[in-house]
Amino acid sequence: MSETREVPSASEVLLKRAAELDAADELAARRELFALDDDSVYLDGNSLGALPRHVPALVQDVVARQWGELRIRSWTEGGWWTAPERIGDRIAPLVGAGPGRIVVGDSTSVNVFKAVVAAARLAGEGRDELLVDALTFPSDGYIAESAARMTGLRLVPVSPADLRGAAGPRTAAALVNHVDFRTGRLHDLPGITAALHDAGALAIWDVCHSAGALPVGLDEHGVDLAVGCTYKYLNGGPGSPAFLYVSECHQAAFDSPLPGWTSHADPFGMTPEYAAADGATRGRVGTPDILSMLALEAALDVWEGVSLEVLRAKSLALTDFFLRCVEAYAPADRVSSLTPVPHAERGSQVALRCAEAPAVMAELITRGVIGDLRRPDVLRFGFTPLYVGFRDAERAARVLGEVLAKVPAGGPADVSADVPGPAGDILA
Ligand SMILES: Cc1ncc(COP(=O)(O)O)c(C=O)c1O
Ligand SMILES: Nc1c(O)cccc1C(=O)C[C@H](N)C(=O)O
Repeated sequence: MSETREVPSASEVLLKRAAELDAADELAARRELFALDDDSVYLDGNSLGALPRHVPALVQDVVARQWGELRIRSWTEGGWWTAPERIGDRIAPLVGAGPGRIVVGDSTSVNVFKAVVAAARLAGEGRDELLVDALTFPSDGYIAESAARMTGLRLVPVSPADLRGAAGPRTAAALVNHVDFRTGRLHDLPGITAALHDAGALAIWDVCHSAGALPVGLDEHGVDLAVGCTYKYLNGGPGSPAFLYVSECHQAAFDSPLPGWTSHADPFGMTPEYAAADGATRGRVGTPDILSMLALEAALDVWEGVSLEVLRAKSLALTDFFLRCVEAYAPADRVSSLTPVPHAERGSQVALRCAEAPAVMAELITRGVIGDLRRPDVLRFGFTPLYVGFRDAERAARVLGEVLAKVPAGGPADVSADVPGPAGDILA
């Protein structure tokens, strides 16, 4: 008599595979370093990274002892004054930069302004055109437009796919996003940078969505200037300061459009004439935001001993596995992936197009799957390799399937009235 064997269901197969992948995950133990609970799946680290557990105690020390007791002495004895360069040197290996090339401070938007105007000033005679990634994060586009107007450059939006052939003898620089914030597409930083250089133009990269998510290689690929934020994959906290990278070859000529006193060679000389400090310090403006900055410095401890190659391999395995689970659980006519399949073109997030995305994301969040929405129809799921596991990916896709079964196709797409206040705006 032949034995009848039960065919395992798709969810049994995927759960088993998720458990195997979690068991083999070298980074799995890092999750314990973060304040996360098992009731929800946090897939919004590409917007706001999770809190490393040890940071509150450090912030408490900064406030109570360094500010409360040492007061003004902390600027020198506590190392507050040199924090922007010191923390820049902590971020540097995560984006492939040598020491002295990164300064931390201000928002990414402000650093975009510094970088674009500085690039215009570095560019050769007769170069009056600024290329900008046509799909850029809006803030970069707004600021590039204003900076171009101020410096007499002509702004030319170019799709990243066409950037290689777009630079010519009149191109001063191009401002490009390493990873597209909406689709998660990874752009070819080495190839585009080389093409810009061949045309005699400078490459300015926004690495907000790649810093802490994958190897960037700023020095190796000859990037001229770069900006990035620290509150996503670097887990620096809400509004933590951004960073500016100035390659070694441009440091001596870098001419900041915001030459505040803390970028002066002798800030306490308080002279009326400006004399720029050496190195990345030129990118400083005013008094550093110490509370946020030192929270970020502590948050960077979670990177101790992490290999970026291992991080990247896990990130790709996670997004591959999530896409496989979505295929199994979600009807193909309801969601389609905007995130490229080839690994060379993928960052660390998955974006799914879904006609009812606002209603679906609101319901996912209610059920503990925290992603976000980019209107009108994009569901975004960020995979932070330091704390997201394969069972999280399986669960998120399974709940997505359940939600799609509940939210009718063609039904009301917008449930924003059900999502209260500004948090609704931000999440949905
Ligand atoms: C790619 C990119 N560039 C720039 C920004 C703006 O950063 P900030 O709010 O620090 O100015 C963001 C996110 O907000 C972003 O995702
Ligand atoms: N910085 C943010 C914030 O203060 C509130 C909500 C979202 C953000 C973001 O970072 C958005 C993000 N840059 C994006 O990729 O869409």
